Amino acid sequence: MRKGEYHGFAATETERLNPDRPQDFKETMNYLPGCPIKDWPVTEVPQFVKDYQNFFDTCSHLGHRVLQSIAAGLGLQDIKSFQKFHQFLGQPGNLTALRTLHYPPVKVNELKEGQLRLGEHSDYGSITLLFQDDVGGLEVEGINGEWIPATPIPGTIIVNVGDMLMRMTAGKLKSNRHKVVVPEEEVRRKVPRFSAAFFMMTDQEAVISPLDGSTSYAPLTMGEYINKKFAETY
Ligand SMILES: O=C(O)CCC(=O)C(=O)O
Ligand SMILES: [Fe+2]
Repeated sequence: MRKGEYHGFAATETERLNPDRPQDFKETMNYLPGCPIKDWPVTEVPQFVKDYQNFFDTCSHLGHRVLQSIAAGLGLQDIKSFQKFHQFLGQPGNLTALRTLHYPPVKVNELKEGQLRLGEHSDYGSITLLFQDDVGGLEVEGINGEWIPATPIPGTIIVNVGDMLMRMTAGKLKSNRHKVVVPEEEVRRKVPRFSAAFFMMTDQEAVISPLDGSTSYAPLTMGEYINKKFAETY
């Protein structure tokens, strides 16, 4: 990932999702439709772009269905209420991204003081679809600040509420913090962990405020918010 860009490869210890901790012990590949082919390992993996794009499309379709279910669950008149904020999904004007993550094995004493596989953070967009393997380590913050393991369940997808959905719902749905810790036991630290996250973002220029007309959250665009976040975390 080059500065100011949102796609491509980011090496271990590049991003710091919690700015108060050392850089995350993870590496990532961020895919946005239409980003330059030269940035992908297409010689080594010829089907790379096709497979990422197919998976991106499947996730977009599912993401819209999940947002409709959330709208129905909230009792909104129009179950497509959230759709209009994602008009440019998969096109310029919207930074929805498919990110694959690799958490390398961790050797004894390799980590810095306070370093995690992934620091505490909430996701920035509307929702995230998260696919994890069976290694574990993901923990989610509960309402009393306690950390609850999100133990992997085969065949399931985790849906995170992002900051923009929290704003749209006037805080009814919370974008709670999560992190990925390194297992305590030596045998499990030696195992790499893999996950994939589909970050569904609202359109860069769409102004997001609570749909109920309340003023609990000031109007904000995804573009303004993401620039602030990237400045803090890279
Ligand atoms: O790897 C995971 O399970 C979590 C990833 C995550 O929270 C993120 O990339 O925002
Ligand atoms: Fe996250």
